[in-house]
Amino acid sequence: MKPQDITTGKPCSLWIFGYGSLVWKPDFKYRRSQVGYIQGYKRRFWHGDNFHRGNDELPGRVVTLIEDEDESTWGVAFEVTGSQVEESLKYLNVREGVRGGYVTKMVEFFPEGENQPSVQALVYIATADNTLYLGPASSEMIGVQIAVCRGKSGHNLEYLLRLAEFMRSSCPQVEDHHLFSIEAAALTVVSYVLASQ
Ligand SMILES: N[C@@H](CCC(=O)N[C@@H](CS)C(=O)NCC(=O)O)C(=O)O
Repeated sequence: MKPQDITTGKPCSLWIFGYGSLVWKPDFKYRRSQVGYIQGYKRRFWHGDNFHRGNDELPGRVVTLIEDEDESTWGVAFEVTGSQVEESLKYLNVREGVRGGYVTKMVEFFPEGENQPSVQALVYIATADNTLYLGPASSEMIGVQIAVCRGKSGHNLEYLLRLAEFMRSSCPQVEDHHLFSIEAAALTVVSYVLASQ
């Protein structure tokens, strides 16, 4: 028996908005995905990660959303339906919540393109009151931290470069100075290390 919406009898459907590793590694089954944005938030590498991309001694840096009414954040929304709803939430509760310190919120998602209606979407946000939160730092400091950290899901540099690559390939109209300045700083560190070998 597939879960159904009791009012319409249609299979349940939920949109999940990703703006960090979820844009390139959702790792759950979904019906369809859509590039787009949410308003009132900016993406910042201000969240610590002592599991996926770092450890307790050297926590990595991953992204979260910071409220800012003048900003918007681009990413990907994934529609899950039927049994995918429970499966995706069960998986993300561990990946994002238990291991990542993120909490959930509903936001309005605006698909890219003309005349596309907005939808409500679930988003995972790491708030400043959780123990892993690291807060603001210069792009250079964040770049160095990312260049030297790794965790159970891989190198923190991969996390950064795949997100930058997503933005360049899927959202070329967006100038994300925070993301690209950190990418440049991290690659400068890597180039120094390689040159010194
Ligand atoms: N919630 C954001 C960020 C998610 C994120 O990057 N979470 C980390 C947990 S700290 C993660 O899932 N990492 C998996 C990985 O790095 O491969 C998103 O929607 O993409």
